[in-house]
Amino acid sequence: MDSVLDMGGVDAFLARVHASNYFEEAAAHTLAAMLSEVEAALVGSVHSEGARMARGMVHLRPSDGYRQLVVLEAGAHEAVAPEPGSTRLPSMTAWRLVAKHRCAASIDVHFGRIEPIEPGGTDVPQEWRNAFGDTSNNDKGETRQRLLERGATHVYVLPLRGAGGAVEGMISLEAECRGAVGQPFVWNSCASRLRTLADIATPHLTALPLRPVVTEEQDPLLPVQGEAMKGLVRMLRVFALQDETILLSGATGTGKSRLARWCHERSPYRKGPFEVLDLSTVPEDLQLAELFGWRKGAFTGAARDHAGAVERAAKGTLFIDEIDKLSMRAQAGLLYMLETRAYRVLGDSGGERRAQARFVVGTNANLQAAVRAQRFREDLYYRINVLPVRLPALSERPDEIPAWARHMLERRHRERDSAGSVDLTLAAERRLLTYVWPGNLRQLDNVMRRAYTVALAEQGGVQHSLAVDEPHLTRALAYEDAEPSRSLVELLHAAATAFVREAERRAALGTPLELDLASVFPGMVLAAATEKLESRDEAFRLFGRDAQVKSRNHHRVLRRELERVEALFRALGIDSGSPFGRLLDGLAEDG
Ligand SMILES: Nc1ncnc2c1ncn2[C@@H]1O[C@H](COP(=O)(O)OP(=O)(O)OP(=O)(O)O)[C@@H](O)[C@H]1O
Repeated sequence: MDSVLDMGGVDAFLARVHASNYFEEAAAHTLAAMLSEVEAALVGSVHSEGARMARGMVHLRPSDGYRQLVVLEAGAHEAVAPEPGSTRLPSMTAWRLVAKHRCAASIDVHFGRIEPIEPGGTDVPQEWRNAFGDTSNNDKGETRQRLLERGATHVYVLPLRGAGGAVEGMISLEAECRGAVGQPFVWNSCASRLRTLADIATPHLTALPLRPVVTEEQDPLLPVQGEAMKGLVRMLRVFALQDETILLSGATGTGKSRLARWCHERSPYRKGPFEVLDLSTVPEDLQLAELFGWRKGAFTGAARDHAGAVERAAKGTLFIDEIDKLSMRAQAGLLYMLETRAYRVLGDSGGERRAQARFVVGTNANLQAAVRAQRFREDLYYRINVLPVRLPALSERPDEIPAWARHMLERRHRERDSAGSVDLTLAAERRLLTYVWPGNLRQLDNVMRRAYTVALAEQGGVQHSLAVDEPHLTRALAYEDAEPSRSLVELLHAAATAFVREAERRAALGTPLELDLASVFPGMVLAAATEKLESRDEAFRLFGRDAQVKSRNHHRVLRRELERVEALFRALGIDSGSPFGRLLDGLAEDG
């Protein structure tokens, strides 16, 4: 077996990865090259007989959650997302250590030993000793158990280091070699080659999109799924079937509670109850009581026994929302329960009870920052951060906005006329696409409800078919704009951040976003003012541009600014153009 990196193989490998259109393709090339590197190292080693490379796995996991996960079985051509029911997940313990120390590591599965592989490194930090086999750590030995079950004896894990050295994910390679249990495997002899392959592949692995997923039927619990969500859903199907805690993070209104129920419905616990404990509604001193329940007389006001959320969720799922609101005392109680699966009812003199629920946890806070600020226990964070998923904000999945708006309208219309139809005009759709949606799906739902009512009233009541047009939306949105929820400075900052995020995404794909395109703001302001005041002249006067109005120069100025806006929309691939397209057409007609 030849090494991939010998005989000019680097160029061929680079070309293959470079030519990949999707994450899965680049991952398959990378894993295949790595598996053959290890196989080449095995030839001539004492383990050449009786050793076999079983599989490789890539998981992308920037600090806020899983993005992508694929597995390549040795000998297969395609890297695939694990099927629901698969237990082929990377080790949580390995990930934590590798991400923190940014170095590769080898695992001896039978002995439960994980050791860092650092060029020139000698000492094994205390933190690594027994971390892998220790059943009291966050892995609870579960991934080790899974590795044992699938026959893996030696595992090599290495970080994917992105720009600035940040660890963006991990590659795991699994070997079966019973003869080498307790001995160093061949990892040391191919470590630097594996590192080279990882370094070549990382920019592609972190930037490429997932192969688009063809979804056959509509999912009633998640009826709209854009490309970003389809990727997440693919992973969540696997996560739903595990026993470990799922952590759903994301801004308010992104759909975390709905997704928690979705996970429940696709889990082995689906026949049991789905309970929600929203900590934002529970005073700190009652949090433990609400979680674990109480016996009559446990505290002043405890007039009768009360089953806690953990008990009510037995054999089902407990969704603990707004976990960041948990007091330090309740954090200790929850950690104990998650580690031991045992808890005590307040005021109960009997023994401990067994927690039989599956846990899903939600937050719209940055838990890592809370850990840094010592408001959230680090050990609890690691315990709940086993299967983390971040729900993107609506502005990060604009491809979903029109479909959600239609879905929300149709749901409403069907309540009144089960066979009726409701349409959203193209102009209305454009209007939706330019709004920021700080309240995400919840806000969109509220706005669509209002727009529907406005359209209905204008039409004089329910009719079989109804069209919701841009003016209906503008009136519905007027209520939103009246809300002093976010200041102009905050909104501008949010827009700038969104621009930077998009620029980063495009830079990684090799299609940079020009900074010049950020100069659309004056055009958008002038266009919005022209629409609101229904007069170009008034709009210019509002901003002290009387001179331009007098010299009739303002047509040209507005046209130039609006062309910039259109250029941004085109660069963003929004084919329908900006919502100000009509204004621009009007200017062209006016000469
Ligand atoms: N799958 C869905 N189907 C239909 N509507 C949805 C769905 N997901 C979200 N929504 C809409 O968005 C609203 C907010 O969803 P949800 O309560 O799940 O968000 P959240 O992220 O948990 O919010 P918060 O952080 O404020 O608790 C829902 O009330 C509903 O109007």
